[in-house]
Amino acid sequence: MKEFDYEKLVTATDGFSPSRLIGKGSHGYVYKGLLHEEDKRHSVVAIKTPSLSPSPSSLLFEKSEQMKKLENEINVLSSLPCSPHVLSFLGHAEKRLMVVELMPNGSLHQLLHVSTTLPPPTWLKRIEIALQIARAVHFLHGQGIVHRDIKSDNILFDWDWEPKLADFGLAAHLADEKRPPPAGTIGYLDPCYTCPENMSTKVDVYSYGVVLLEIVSGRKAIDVTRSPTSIVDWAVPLINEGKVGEICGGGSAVFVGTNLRLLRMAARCVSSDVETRPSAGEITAEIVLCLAGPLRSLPLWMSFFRGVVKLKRRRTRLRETLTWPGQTCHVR
Ligand SMILES: Nc1ncnc2c1ncn2[C@@H]1O[C@H](COP(=O)(O)OP(=O)(O)OP(=O)(O)O)[C@@H](O)[C@H]1O
Repeated sequence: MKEFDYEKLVTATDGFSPSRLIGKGSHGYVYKGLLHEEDKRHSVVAIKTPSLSPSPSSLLFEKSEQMKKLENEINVLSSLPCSPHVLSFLGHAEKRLMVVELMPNGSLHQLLHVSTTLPPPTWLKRIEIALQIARAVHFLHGQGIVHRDIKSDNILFDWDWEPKLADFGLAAHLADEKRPPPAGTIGYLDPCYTCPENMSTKVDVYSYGVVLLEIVSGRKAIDVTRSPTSIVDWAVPLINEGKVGEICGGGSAVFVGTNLRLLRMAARCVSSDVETRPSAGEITAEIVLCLAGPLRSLPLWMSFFRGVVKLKRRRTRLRETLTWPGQTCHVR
């Protein structure tokens, strides 16, 4: 695990300057940092601090909840092998600051529910996101880890708009003898997860099911302006009646069939019968099958077009890395 000098990270964020603040969570602040490497190159990274002042000389050395959460995130992320579907961990300073790859394109929540500038993601992009996140969850479970906070806010996009699972503050090892008390986010939290002993991979499968419903329907996990407010209470009866159109609004026949398949799987993920929920591996395999049908019917010119778009994005990314004010930057 790479250890950074605390002061080096303070300099990288311009003394935690508000102009470098990218986002605030309930436990942490995330800053954009510019690291000066020994070989004179520069890297743009994200630096996470507990939401209280990160000064090492203050009384805040006493471990607050925020600090414990960040320390847990550092321990979990640093124990994981690299995965293209999980936020890359780059190092830490005194376990009080965490350095990770910068995700410049916001979260899935912003893309689906907030952004007014970006066009809504295409059907294909939505399913690709669902697949990448299923792979991330499958990978984590394979490592004996439960994320416990899967939600659209914790799915972030990299420079190429590839989604990655982030925010491991609540993650826990299944093998640990002492299990943490239940935790998560309302709307995504498995209602069957009521005591520490109930912690299992199926807790993540429930939350993943909620995200899948969000991706396919475009509706928020909890929407107080609608009744029922919960996406699960709204979607599951409609899925049981096969009313795909009411959930995701029509579309061509091939997409309706595939959406019904995806929605049925989402309904299994959020089932109150925990045993019948699919594993993350089953979910991944099912989405691959769902993707295969419509992709086969895509004309050849469309695949070529998608290749060109990806290439263009890479070029934009390169341009952006070279335009840090007054600096030439290299992005990890
Ligand atoms: N690597 C990153 N690159 C860019 N933005 C990030 C990165 N990590 C987190 N963010 C943004 O920073 C904000 C806070 O991050 P995060 O969700 O990890 O904090 P948190 O306090 O653990 O969250 P929560 O409120 O879910 O407990 C979010 O808006 C998130 O989108």
